[in-house]
Formats: sequence, C-alpha cells, structure tokens
Amino acid sequence: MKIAVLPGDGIGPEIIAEAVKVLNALNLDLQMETAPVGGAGYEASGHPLPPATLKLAQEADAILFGAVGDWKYDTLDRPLRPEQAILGLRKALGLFANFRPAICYKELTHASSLKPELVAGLDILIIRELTGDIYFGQPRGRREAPDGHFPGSEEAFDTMRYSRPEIERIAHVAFQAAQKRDKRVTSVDKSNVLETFQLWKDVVTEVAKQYPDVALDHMYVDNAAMQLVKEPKRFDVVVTGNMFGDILSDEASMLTGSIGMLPSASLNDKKQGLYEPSHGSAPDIAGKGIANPLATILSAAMMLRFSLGQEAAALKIEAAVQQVLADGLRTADIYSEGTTKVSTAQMGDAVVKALASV
Ligand SMILES: NC(=O)c1ccc[n+]([C@@H]2O[C@H](COP(=O)([O-])OP(=O)(O)OC[C@H]3O[C@@H](n4cnc5c(N)ncnc54)[C@H](O)[C@@H]3O)[C@@H](O)[C@H]2O)c1
Ligand SMILES: CC(C)[C@H](C(=O)O)[C@@H](O)C(=O)O
Ligand SMILES: [Mg+2]
Repeated sequence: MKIAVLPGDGIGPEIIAEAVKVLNALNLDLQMETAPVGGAGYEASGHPLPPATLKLAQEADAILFGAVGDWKYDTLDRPLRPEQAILGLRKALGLFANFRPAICYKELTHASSLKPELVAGLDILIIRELTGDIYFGQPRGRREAPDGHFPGSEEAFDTMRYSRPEIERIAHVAFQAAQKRDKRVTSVDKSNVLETFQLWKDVVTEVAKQYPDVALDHMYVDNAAMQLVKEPKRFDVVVTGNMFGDILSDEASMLTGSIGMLPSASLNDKKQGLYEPSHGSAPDIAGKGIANPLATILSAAMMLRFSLGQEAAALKIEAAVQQVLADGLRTADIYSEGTTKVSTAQMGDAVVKALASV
C-alpha cells in the first residue's frame, strides 16, 4: 500500500508527523514517501505542485495531505500560490467526492460553540462536490469592464457552473452514503437565485427517485447556515456544491468543538483518495507545537477505511482518539477546565499509546 505523504506548510508538517506516528504504530505494510507541496513546493522547485510531487500522488493508493498556504505568498500570481497545489491535486486526480464528517465526541460537548444538548450525539456527514462550481468554472479573470454599472473600469469575474453528470454523480454518492446511515439527505442550494443551483436541485430530485428508501429535502444555503447552529441534529447527510460545502464544513466544525477535529476524505471513482484535515495551515499557531493533530489522525483512519481496505485499523484509530479524549487530554483549542492541556506531539503519543489498549 503506497501512501504519498505531503506535509505542506504552517502546521502541516507538525500534524502530519503525528498521523504518520500513529500509522507506523499499526504495523501494517505501508510504504510512505514524503514530498514537498504548497509553499514548500514553491521554495523547493518554484512551483506549488512540483511535477515529481504530482507523479508521486498519481502513483499512490492514497495521499495523506497536511495543509498549504501562508500569508507571505499572497502577493504571488494565482498559479504560483500554495493553495493551487490542493486544487490542482483534486482536479488532476478527479477527486470529486469530498466527505467531511462532523461528529461531536461526547467528551467534547462542552467544547462546542453550541449548548451541549444541541450537539450531544451529533453525527452529520457533509458531502461536498469538489471539482466543479465557481472554483473551476471558466472564464475567469480581470479585464476592463465592457458593460455593467461602471463601463471602462477594472472588473474581476469567476464563473459558477455545474453540468448534469457532475451533479448526478455526487448525488448518487450522497444517497448511497445515506443508505448506510439515517437515510436522510438535505440538498443545499441557492436555487431561488442561481441558474446553476436550479439545475442542481432538478438533478438531485431526479436521482432521488432511484433511492425511495432515502428521504430528501432541499434547503437554501443561507437557511442551512442558520439551521446548522439552531438545530444541527436535524441533518444526516448534507450534499452541496464546492463553495457552499467549503463554508458550511468550517461552520459545522465548531459544533464538534474545533476545526482541529474535522477530518476530510476526497475520493475519485477508483477509490483513490486524498486525506487531509478540513482546516488550513494556521500560520498564526505554526511552530508553537499547539495545533490539534486529531483531524489529521482521523483523516488517516478514513484513508485506511476508504482507500486501503483496512477497516479494523481505521476503527482502532477512532477508538484510540475516543480513549485519549476520555482520559481528559486536550490540545489548546479544545481545552476546558478540569482537563489536561497537551501539545501536538503529546496528543500524537497518547493516541499511539491508546492503540495498545483499544
Ligand atoms: N486544504 C488546505 O490546505 C487549506 C485549507 C484551508 C485553508 N488553507 C490555507 O491556510 C492558510 C490559513 O488560512 P485560515 O487562517 O483562513 O484558516 P485555517 O484553517 O488555517 O485557520 C483558521 C483558524 O483555526 C485555527 N486552527 C486551524 N487548524 C487548527 C488546528 N489543527 N488546531 C488548532 N487550531 C487550528 C487557526 O489557528 C486559525 O485561528 C491560508 O493560506 C489558506 O488558504 C489551506
Ligand atoms: C485552501 C482552499 C483552496 C481549500 C478550499 O477552498 O477547498 C480549503 O479551504 C478547504 O476547505 O479544503
Ligand atoms: Mg475550507
């Protein structure tokens, strides 16, 4: 089983070190090879996604990804920015289906931004379409405005677009995921305003007919953002486009206690996957040894489950994470009175230790 390990920037290398520690402790036959990506790729070879890194990723069974980006690259032209590396990998590998499970561990109900009773037992699966939408639509750019409110002035534009097959395939992913869960799908759109999401709603409604055992409802994204903090347990599977999924998943992370708890799996139709925490490179805390590595460790569990066929090992990691939380260990982002504050590395060590007892 070949794994491309791409730590990236900021806290990326710190959290990836802990996930690798946990994977090594499982004594599986894993071949891990590390390569630079993002700002680190730019420093190493002048490109955020160096050709050798892309090749390694394409040839691997799975990719374990940290995070990319730093404010210091904000002045670079767009193709050279670190974030282009993750977008490039998603596109090159066809990773259209992004799973972001927002699960509130019972030990963290008090760390959530909401009242404990609103999040106790929370288990939402956000399924985000990942290779379409305004992220990738053409044309895009800057130009002198030909028309509009301010003719002759500078304007910038991006194109929101989805094709029927793109919506169909992510809808199938969502309904099939729901069949293994509570059999409810909420499709989040903005069909009251946007053509793109009128097509989205029509197609999801058509695909739903093939899944009579799953209940479908539709919700506008602004209402969904509100319902997520009002009554989050009303959701089971949420399926939505690239942009809305980006925003709603960060919002949902705070229901679980921290963005440092939200893993992410991005899959193509060959079950090849890229696994990364949902958060970014957190330049504000990089190098301090305080980042929460659990989202990355939980992403490694998803990798074992979805791409490497190692369900038992995945369950073991998830049980070990639960155990360290039950033991009262917390990184700063999920710390509360009466628990024990630990560093990034101490949290990784504790998960490794817990593997022996679960
Ligand atoms: N997939 C990716 O590589 C990815 C994802 C999101 C953002 N980014 C990039 O990361 C950089 C920083 O972006 P941002 O600040 O908007 O988002 P961010 O997710 O990096 O950080 C947002 C806030 O959450 C905190 N945080 C994030 N992860 C944490 C963790 N594991 N433990 C504790 N606290 C954590 C940070 O300290 C910060 O206060 C930008 O360059 C952005 O483009 C990359
Ligand atoms: C870094 C950025 C390109 C990325 C996205 O917008 O998809 C990130 O926010 C994420 O959620 O993975
Ligand atoms: Mg995001």
